[in-house]
Amino acid sequence: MIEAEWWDYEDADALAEQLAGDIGFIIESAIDARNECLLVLPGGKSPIPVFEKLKAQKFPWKRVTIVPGDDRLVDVTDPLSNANLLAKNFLPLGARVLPIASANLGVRQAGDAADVRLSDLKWPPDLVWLGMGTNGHTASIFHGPDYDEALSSKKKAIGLTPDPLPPEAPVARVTLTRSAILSARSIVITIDGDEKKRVLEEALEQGEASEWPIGRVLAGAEQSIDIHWRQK
Ligand SMILES: O=C1O[C@H](COP(=O)(O)O)[C@@H](O)[C@H](O)[C@H]1O
Repeated sequence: MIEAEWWDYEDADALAEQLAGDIGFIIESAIDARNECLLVLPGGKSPIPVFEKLKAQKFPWKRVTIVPGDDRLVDVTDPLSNANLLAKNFLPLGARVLPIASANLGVRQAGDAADVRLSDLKWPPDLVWLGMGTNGHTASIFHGPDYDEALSSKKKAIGLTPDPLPPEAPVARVTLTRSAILSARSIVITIDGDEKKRVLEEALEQGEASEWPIGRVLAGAEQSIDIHWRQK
């Protein structure tokens, strides 16, 4: 059984208010302790209300580096690009937003390039914030030919082709590996709706034996995990 603390909300606004405050605390503590902060943030649609609240807070954003925890192998100008979403939100504040996807490379090379970029950063991240799909994927750790490597590799990132390809973004990916995720100083997960709640509860219960990728990823986590869930 993976230990985690659940925080439940009735709507997206309440979740966003609380989580933006928590992330603000992480940013301030990191800057106080190390004069810089490294955040690994998710893409997709659900983080957007939290980004809005976070952007409204005053920090020395120039000391904050933000990388996507996964990205789709598309051009950074493509609406599917997680780096695009992060850049639109946080570059205007002065934060450093570092893309990890290389659309012009094959999957393996793109993974190697992402790993090199992440290895240039001062590791570990102060926060890895994860989303989750209804199929239990987190970051871009999906079932498919690269699943075992994502779970066992000591690299920070790899390239991965989901099988089946997810209909909302049917493209190959780069993703942080399980070991990179578990190296974070803190881990936060955001999900919405009853279906994702059921999947995540089951995955946490099953851990290493889970069919759900997020169960395999979080098995062995030693840091506290906060799960923020809201109704849909
Ligand atoms: O493909 C992805 O989906 C997950 C979940 O997105 P959500 O909008 O359903 O929360 C996301 O965490 C990941 O970064 C993204 O690439």
